[in-house]
Amino acid sequence: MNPILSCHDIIVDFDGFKALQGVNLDVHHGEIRFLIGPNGAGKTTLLDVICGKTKAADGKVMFQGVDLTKRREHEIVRHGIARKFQNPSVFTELTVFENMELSIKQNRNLFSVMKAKLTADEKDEITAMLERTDLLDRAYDPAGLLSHGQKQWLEIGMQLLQKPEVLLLDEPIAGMTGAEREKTGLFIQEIAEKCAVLIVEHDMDFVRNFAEQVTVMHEGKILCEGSMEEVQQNELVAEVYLGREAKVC
Ligand SMILES: Nc1ncnc2c1ncn2[C@@H]1O[C@H](COP(=O)(O)OP(=O)(O)OP(=O)(O)O)[C@@H](O)[C@H]1O
Repeated sequence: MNPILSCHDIIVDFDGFKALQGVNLDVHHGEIRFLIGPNGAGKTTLLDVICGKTKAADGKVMFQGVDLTKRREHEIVRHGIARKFQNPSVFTELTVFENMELSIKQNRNLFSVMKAKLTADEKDEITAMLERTDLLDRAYDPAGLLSHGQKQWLEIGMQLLQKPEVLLLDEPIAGMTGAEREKTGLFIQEIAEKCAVLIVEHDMDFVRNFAEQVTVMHEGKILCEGSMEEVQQNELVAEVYLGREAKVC
């Protein structure tokens, strides 16, 4: 099966410091792919390049025949790549429903955003998303009153309303309770039925429970790829994690 997203020889240069040094990564439709590695390995920088936040000095990110490195952030979103950053950035004064409404209206042009009301189909879509994110009973509460985990689910729901083909998540379970982590993992599995999910994560229990494929990064390069069991047995991986805060075992 051809990959839906392919990074080819990505180099990122921050004033002479090469944060990415020729990264190659393929992500397939319906895949849950975890990116792990010690602090500073380049994981977030790779997500930043894919979504257009950071420009690569060299290399290509190919998605459905389009080189995303030539596109701006908002164009990349329109092509079908959604990015959820680490901290929730919902509009806390607006209700949960209104947050979702804003997200669904981003699919329209500016004139219709200002003029039009939600269509019946759009209302149904929001209601379905409120159910998927388990926020139906909070629909008319200000988003600021939600728990941290619920804010994260709201924001993921808002991204999904854009109907992405690839969802990028940066440490989605940071700050969540154990129950919220489990629920998030199950939600990600459900999302992956229709959309590839690429996740930067440090929590090895979570990776072990929900990873299909794991890519290990170190010092701006891909160190190895495989199932969690395979990467755990890799000596190089054990070496780069040795003596560091996060252990892959
Ligand atoms: N805008 C920037 N300017 C200069 N250096 C940067 C910039 N952004 C990131 N870096 C550096 O690039 C390297 C990779 O950073 P990145 O955040 O991608 O790592 P990471 O693997 O996501 O780490 P962590 O797990 O700690 O979040 C780090 O050494 C970081 O200090």
